Amino acid sequence: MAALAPPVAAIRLAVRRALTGLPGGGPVLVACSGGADSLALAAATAFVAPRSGRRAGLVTVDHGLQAGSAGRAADVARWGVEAGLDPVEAVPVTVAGRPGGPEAAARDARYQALVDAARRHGAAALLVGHTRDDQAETVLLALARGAGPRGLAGMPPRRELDGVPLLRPLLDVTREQTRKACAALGLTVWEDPHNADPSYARARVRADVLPVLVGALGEGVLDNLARTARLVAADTAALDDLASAALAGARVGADGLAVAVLADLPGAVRTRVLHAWARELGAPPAALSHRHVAALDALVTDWHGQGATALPGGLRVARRDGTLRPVD
Ligand SMILES: Nc1ncnc2c1ncn2[C@@H]1O[C@H](COP(=O)(O)OP(=O)(O)OP(=O)(O)O)[C@@H](O)[C@H]1O
Repeated sequence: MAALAPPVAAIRLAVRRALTGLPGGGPVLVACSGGADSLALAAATAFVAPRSGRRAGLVTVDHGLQAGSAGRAADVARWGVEAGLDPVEAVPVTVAGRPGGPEAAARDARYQALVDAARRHGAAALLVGHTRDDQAETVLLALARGAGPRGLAGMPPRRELDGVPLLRPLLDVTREQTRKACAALGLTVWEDPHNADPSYARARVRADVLPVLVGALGEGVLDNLARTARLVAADTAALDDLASAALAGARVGADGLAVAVLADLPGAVRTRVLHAWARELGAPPAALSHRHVAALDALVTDWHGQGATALPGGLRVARRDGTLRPVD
């Protein structure tokens, strides 16, 4: 018997770890573009899941944005069936007419289709193929736009997406390993032209920035960026827990917050409380910026009788009688 190629073994191990202890008896669904990362993930899941008593399926989304995209989706689905995955679906989506730029609109449509498929099949989890390299790119892009800790924490290995557990088993696996695994398994990889399109910031980071960083600072830089994300994620989770307890302690009535309680909190906790509260009031998260939170914070820490603060979603918050409240 031929020896198992080390990248294939490493990816199977990563998937086995991600599936260990996963609650729910439903199948796991791999979101597969046909690119090296998600193809290697799907191949490993097809091997590992049945051996741990679980069914594994595949969903590929056709964004309809490139000539031949339906054929690509059909090819990926056909491979999924041959690999023993079940259920297998190729889902067409409509990207036009969604808010945000083309990249954001495609992501939005894709995740909606993936979550719908996961619900339809009662899936225990949805698996996506982000690698250590994607994480390093995410952290660099976050640094470059001046993101706070939430952005620097990068992508979590596990989170809930509209009630569906979303897992990223390959965050410690490199892109080189996924490519080598696909080659070792004889899989034909689809090259997404967007990945090489310099009009996308991520593609420029991938093609131009990271190679320069690695050339100047050494290979370790990619692991180090990913480690920074893990460290910041742990601190952020702890601060989020403190903030959620502080939010409960600051409540006044159904929709108010006591200024005196807020004023006693450390700034890092208070701004999280205000952010969480603004979301609870109905401010759309994507539109809620640090400037909005700073304006809310000023009602507590820089109070000089200023008027109501406007938040996205047409909300207004005012300070009255020592309490922050939404007003008309
Ligand atoms: N068209 C698609 N259909 C299903 N899942 C997708 C699709 N595009 C992306 N995904 C999922 O989202 C993950 C991240 O996609 P993205 O395009 O950001 O990264 P990538 O590194 O190019 O991944 P890949 O090499 O798998 O295409 C993929 O690994 C895959 O799990």
